[in-house]
Amino acid sequence: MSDLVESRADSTLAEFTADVCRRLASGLLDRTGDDLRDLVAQEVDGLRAALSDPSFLDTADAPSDPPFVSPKGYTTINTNPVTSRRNPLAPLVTIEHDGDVVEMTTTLSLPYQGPRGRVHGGYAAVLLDHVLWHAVRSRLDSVSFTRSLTITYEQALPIGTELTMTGRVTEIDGRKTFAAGEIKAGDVVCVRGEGLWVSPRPRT
Ligand SMILES: CCCCCCCCCCCCCCCC(=O)SCCNC(=O)CCNC(=O)[C@H](O)C(C)(C)COP(=O)(O)OP(=O)(O)OC[C@H]1O[C@@H](n2cnc3c(N)ncnc32)[C@H](O)[C@@H]1OP(=O)(O)O
Repeated sequence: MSDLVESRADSTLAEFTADVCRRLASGLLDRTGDDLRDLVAQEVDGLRAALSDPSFLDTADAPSDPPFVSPKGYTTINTNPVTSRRNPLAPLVTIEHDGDVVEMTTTLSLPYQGPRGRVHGGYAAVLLDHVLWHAVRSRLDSVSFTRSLTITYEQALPIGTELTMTGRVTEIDGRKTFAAGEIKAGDVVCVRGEGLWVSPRPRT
């Protein structure tokens, strides 16, 4: 186990604060006037309570992304805009590996909206890039970077509905790894993606 760089209470406070930011980001887009004021006041009260009385967060989930010291000695904070619980830009996601298949679930709210009621196409690409990268990572010993990613939008991807992203490797050819996957809402495949991940050339 790596060394943690802050107390469990501070990691819990950080993730609680990120959750407050997530709720405010949504609230700013679906509330106005007094409704919005009520939400802001409630969240500010919660933050004040959490700061002044650490036991306020005793029933919160265990921190899922506490900063740690890497084996090379660097303080590492998970900044990822898809999976970090501590990054308010990231929605709440689950990720599971089942053999060669990686599955991720999330439900997106208004900050991710493009056309009314639909997820912004660029964010759909972010989700697919992420799940496919995980599928590739699980098959390689080395790091790799997205070289190309082709997205096909088959159907509207709905806001406010649980989405399932699935990714799998289709071919490995030296430094090149090809992967493909899709995003479903219920049983409907809404978005497909396929791409190439390349590991950097070994240093000579
Ligand atoms: C440690 C624990 C971790 C766990 C904790 C997680 C934390 C971490 C989370 C990170 C989560 C990230 C999730 C998303 C993944 C990103 O977001 S990655 C970021 C976005 N991508 C980038 O920044 C990549 C930018 N590009 C590059 O750096 C360089 O192009 C690359 C990828 C290193 C490749 O460079 P290169 O080696 O010079 O490439 P090149 O020789 O031109 O091409 C390599 C081969 O691919 C072929 N090729 C190139 N393009 C194509 C194409 N379109 N079709 C077919 N073949 C092609 C070439 O012909 C060549 O083939 P060979 O001649 O070798 O047979």
